[in-house]
Amino acid sequence: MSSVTQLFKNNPVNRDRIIPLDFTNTKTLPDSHVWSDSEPELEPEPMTRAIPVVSLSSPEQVLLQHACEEWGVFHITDHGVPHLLLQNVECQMKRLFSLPMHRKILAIRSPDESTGYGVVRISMFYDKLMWSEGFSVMGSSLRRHATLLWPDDHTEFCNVMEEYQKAMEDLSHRLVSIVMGSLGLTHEELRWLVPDRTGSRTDSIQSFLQLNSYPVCPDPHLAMGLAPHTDSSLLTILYQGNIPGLEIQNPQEESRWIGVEPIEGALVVIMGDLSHIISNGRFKSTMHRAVVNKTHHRVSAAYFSGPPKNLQIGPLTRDKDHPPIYRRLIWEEYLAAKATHFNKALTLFRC
Ligand SMILES: O=C(O)CCC(=O)C(=O)O
Ligand SMILES: [Fe+2]
Repeated sequence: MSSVTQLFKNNPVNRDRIIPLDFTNTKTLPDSHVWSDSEPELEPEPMTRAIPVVSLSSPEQVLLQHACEEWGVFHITDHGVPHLLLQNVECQMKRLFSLPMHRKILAIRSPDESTGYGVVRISMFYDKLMWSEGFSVMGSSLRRHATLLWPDDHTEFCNVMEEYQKAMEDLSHRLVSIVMGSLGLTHEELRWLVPDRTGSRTDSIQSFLQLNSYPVCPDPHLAMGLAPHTDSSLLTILYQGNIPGLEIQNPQEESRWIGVEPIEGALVVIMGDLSHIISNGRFKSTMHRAVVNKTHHRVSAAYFSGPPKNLQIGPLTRDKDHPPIYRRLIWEEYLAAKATHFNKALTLFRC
């Protein structure tokens, strides 16, 4: 019996918590996917334009600090990731998610796995289902799952995704150095947080690539692409093409949302819970979500940058006036808490 067949045998009632809806064959929103009956409270466009844009060719320290402390989200330009690579990633994501369901299901992620095709992981924390599907990649899982999807034709997909992961790894190291350097982390502490690829502990690094797909939706105001959450990572680098959908909670008023409109050629950086802990609460780990639309299939690629999983971390504060507000913890311990307590995990580690 195949592992997927076994899975359905063991979880007959949870099928829709494992396999996304076949969106291409769904012309009206099923009740399982209806979230609300009101228009989202969106801030007008000027707020969108206020989200900082940081050029990595000469990052301005003051702007960067403002971006991390007041927003927790910012655009980066001059990041050095080739435009062609971004286009190829988008093209391969569309190729993957356009496969018929009976093919995508061959790479299904079972509940005890972290890689492969399926519903977004945070689905289990919500009663309603999301209007999205995902493909999670970590290490050697890429080739294993791609071979299941395209037995004779997976080389291009794998090459593009491997090149992208490498580009994201280099870029995230640069970003972590710049951002954490602004907190006064020493060279040694930085190397510990983001060891280079040649280091001996790279196999245990918890970085992760998540490909998201938000199909065209018959009733976008009633649906949810990706429910509100914070990322557990040190930081997340998001490629969202040119279709809007990402929204962040207004830092001044939590019930309102601000659209992060795509900027041609830019990537989005989202500060994660781990940066919030290390910075002793100075850097924001901003709540964000993705909404869907009626006309365009939107795809996004989120690269979650994390340290080695057995790393002990805690607030870096050398300032007596600001004692630690979080206790020290093992990174893996935090991931486990997040997997159980989701958006309440941070509060469990408060001093
Ligand atoms: O697709 C997006 O815009 C957001 C993705 C995201 O927040 C995530 O994958 O954690
Ligand atoms: Fe996220």
